Amino acid sequence: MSLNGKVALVTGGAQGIGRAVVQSLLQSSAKVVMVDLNKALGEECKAQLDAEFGEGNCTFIECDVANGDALRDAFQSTVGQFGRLDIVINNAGITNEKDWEKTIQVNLTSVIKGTYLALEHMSKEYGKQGGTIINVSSMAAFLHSPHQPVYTATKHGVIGFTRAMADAAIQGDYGVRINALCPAFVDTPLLQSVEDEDNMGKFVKFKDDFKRSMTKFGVLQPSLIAEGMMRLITDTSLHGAVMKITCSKGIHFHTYEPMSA
Ligand SMILES: NC(=O)C1=CN([C@@H]2O[C@H](COP(=O)(O)OP(=O)(O)OC[C@H]3O[C@@H](n4cnc5c(N)ncnc54)[C@H](O)[C@@H]3O)[C@@H](O)[C@H]2O)C=CC1
Ligand SMILES: CC/C=C\C[C@H](O)/C=C/C=C\C=C\C=C\C(=O)[C@@H](O)C/C=C\CCC(=O)O
Repeated sequence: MSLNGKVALVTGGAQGIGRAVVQSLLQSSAKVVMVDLNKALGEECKAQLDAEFGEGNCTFIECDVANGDALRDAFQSTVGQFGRLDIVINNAGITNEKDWEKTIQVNLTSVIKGTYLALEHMSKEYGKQGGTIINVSSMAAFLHSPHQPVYTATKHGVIGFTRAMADAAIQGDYGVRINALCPAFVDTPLLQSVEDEDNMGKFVKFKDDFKRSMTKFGVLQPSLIAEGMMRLITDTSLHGAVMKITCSKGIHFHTYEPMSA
């Protein structure tokens, strides 16, 4: 499906999963803004993508998503440059059990802020044309590990927030679809940080248990996650969905039991 004329903003777009979905979006003829903390990575990524897709199709904005004003400016710059915003992927995330407040700030608070900023630029409640938002959670929300308790909490929070906002979008007639995506282990630099005491603090001693899970459940490639994201973007029937991507079941969806009285 062509996304010609559509504009996407991807946080954490310079590496890993975000880089993979940026590539897929450009392959589908969307314009893409990569928002990332890492200036060197972002500029290198933009140069590569300009060479592959031609200049003028992607932009890199250096921004710490934990800085609300900077994130707001990134959204404004996106609309200023491309004239509209249709797709927002709140993907940036870290795992740091030492600086766990930072983990909450990046993985949850910034996803909430990014969702609200996206609605300011896409929702009919603001007189805009509609759009779609993907918030990135993790299978850690279904299979917790003692290795990363706060990371696990943030990913649970992303799902709860996303499902609640999807209901708000329906009741408020926002015209915006909002979905969550929960990858299992994915072969990116983030996954390598499982070894780092600087990241994992006292919980690093549980890393072998985590690595056994990786061996048991397998490790995915970022390209499959990008495929899942493209499905959430293009399948207009999906709203309030919790997509799970695992080695055993591939791309599938979590089903919630209806609440009984
Ligand atoms: N790699 C994995 O096994 C899994 C990752 N995820 C989630 O997928 C998302 C992407 O993760 P990966 O691609 O694996 O990570 P990664 O570390 O490979 O890439 C993350 C990107 O986000 C950027 N970033 C980090 N903090 C930022 C900040 N404060 N502001 C702006 N940019 C920032 C980094 O510079 C990097 O380019 C995260 O939310 C992560 O929790 C979910 C399940 C599995
Ligand atoms: C330092 C590592 C950082 C992030 C890695 C990632 O975010 C953490 C993932 C944690 C758990 C992954 C679990 C994977 C599970 C599977 O692959 C499933 O096949 C296991 C089977 C059932 C899960 C329960 C369910 O599907 O509801």
